[in-house]
Amino acid sequence: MKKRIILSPSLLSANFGRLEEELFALEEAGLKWVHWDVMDGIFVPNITFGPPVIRQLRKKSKLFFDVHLMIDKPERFFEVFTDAGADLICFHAEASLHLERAVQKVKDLGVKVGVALNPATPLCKIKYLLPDLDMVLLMSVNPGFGGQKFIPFTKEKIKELRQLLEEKQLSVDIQIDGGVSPQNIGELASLGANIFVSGSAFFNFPPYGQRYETFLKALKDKDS
Ligand SMILES: O=C(CO)[C@H](O)[C@H](O)COP(=O)(O)O
Repeated sequence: MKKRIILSPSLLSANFGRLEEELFALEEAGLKWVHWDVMDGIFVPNITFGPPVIRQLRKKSKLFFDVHLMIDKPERFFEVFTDAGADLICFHAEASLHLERAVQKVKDLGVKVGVALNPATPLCKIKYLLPDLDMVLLMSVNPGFGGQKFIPFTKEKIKELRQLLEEKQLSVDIQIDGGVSPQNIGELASLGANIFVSGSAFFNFPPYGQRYETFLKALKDKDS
């Protein structure tokens, strides 16, 4: 099954003082998605932004808002993030006690739903939920900070998850997040990932149009 390929730049590495301009620059560069890393200082040892920031910027941008909730008991906030303008809500399996109920809650709000797994969390945690999901986010670093090194064993998880999805004939996106760059994106795509989050390896190399081309070229080169 041929999967769509998407690059979703992580705003964690953008300039927080110029988010409106950053979103505009991404659109100008041809990007379609943007990744919002929402952190609460409890589930992860860092704090970023919340619904009011997303709500304001929703008015300024047509990008697909890919919202990654790194927060404890995320179900408390699904409604407010949807209302603020999230197109997709992805939350952590480790942070939610009643995972199936939480997935249904997002679906009932009418947006796409994803479940994220930390590097050490096994795939069996979400195996039975796969038919209900739009996306699985595999963390390839421990969440909380940008610019960390890719954890190699997570490649095995991509491969196993793609195999499982093929066996079950399910069209679920696999997003990989953490340490993704033009150096490894081709290999990650070959293993079965199709949505790529990149923070430092994207935002630290302006102009964004050229950087996007570099990522796309790396993906193309793996096919030749
Ligand atoms: O979820 C995240 C951190 O928790 C970030 O999206 C991720 O780390 C991206 O940053 P980089 O590409 O610099 O590794």
